[in-house]
Amino acid sequence: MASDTSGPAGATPDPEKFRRVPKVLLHDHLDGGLRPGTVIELAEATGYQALPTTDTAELGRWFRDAADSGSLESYLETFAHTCGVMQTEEALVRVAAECAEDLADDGVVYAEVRYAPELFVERGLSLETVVEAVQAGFAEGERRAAARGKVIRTGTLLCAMRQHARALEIADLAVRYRDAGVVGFDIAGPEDGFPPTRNLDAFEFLRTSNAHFTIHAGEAFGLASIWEAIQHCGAERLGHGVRIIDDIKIGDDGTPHLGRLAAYVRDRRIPLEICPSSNVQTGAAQSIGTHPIGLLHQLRFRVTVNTDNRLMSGCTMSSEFAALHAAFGYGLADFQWFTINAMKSAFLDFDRRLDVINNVIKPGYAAVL
Ligand SMILES: O=c1[nH]cnc2c1ncn2[C@@H]1O[C@H](CO)[C@@H](O)[C@H]1O
Ligand SMILES: [Zn+2]
Repeated sequence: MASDTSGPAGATPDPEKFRRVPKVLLHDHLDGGLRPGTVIELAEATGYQALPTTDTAELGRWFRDAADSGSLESYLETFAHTCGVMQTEEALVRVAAECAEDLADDGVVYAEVRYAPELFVERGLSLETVVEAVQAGFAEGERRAAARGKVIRTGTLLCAMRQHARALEIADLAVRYRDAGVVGFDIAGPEDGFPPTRNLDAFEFLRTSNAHFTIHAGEAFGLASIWEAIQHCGAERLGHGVRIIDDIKIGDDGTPHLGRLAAYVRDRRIPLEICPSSNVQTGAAQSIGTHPIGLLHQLRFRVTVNTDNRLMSGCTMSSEFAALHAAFGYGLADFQWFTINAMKSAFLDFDRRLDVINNVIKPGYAAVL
């Protein structure tokens, strides 16, 4: 599987090589993907005065260094600055438009981008205005990208913050906007101390509304969080889910043995939204080379590759692919597998998923394989 690339495993290949193949992104935070220059310009335009620096390169480095903290809680502190500059409609439109453009330029053909509307109401915007501004921004970004010959489709996931108690309200918002580009729901924020079952009312509402949701679980807390997310809440996908590795034991002869939860996740083909660089920054993995994705891919879990927060990790989909190639020797066949896994797992109509798989992803890889 790992033979068909450009360069030996261990060398760091040019992310450019991975830019031309079609990619699908299921886990990317809108407020974790701003261009550093945009953060600075929006701070100036909106009177936000708490940025650590107003030099673009320095600010990019600051986000990466501050997020490189070894804990999810300190990693999340960096979002005060991105959310701080996203409190006006104009700012939200701009950030969403640039997000769609940046992803399209990186060769992403379908993206689900998530954010928590409740974080953008500090200056009086309503939740509805926030959602409408973000949707307008994505539409604009898709138009601009298409004008340059880059076709991307986007869907939005609305997050509720685990430490606030607004999940039902945000779930209701997601359902109200489901015909306007919102394709699902998620809970984000600190995991330890905030189990997914705190939001059971929201998940029950979503299930009875036939709506889709994923849950951040198995990142900063272990198997109990994953189990609750799937078996009590009914999550269709797992945000990260890497700690499922704790339920896989390697025997003395090297044979992997799956516990009942790991077997369930694999048997039911529950998608894992894996974000390698982010996991190294928050301490969920020691390094890319030792990241559980190696074993999970080998065992054929429904693994997908994602960026999480492009600003905080200084990454793109292409650079995540390049890092995985360097660490595990993955080739284009593996990247096609991750990409089709992701498209199969998208919260988009079945017909449209098939269309992207058959008419975009497969021909795209066939052209370079
Ligand atoms: O990896 C993560 N785990 C949990 N929460 C996260 C992660 N990355 C970002 N956010 C949180 O999600 C909010 C909505 O986009 C962000 O504001 C951030 O607080
Ligand atoms: Zn995330």
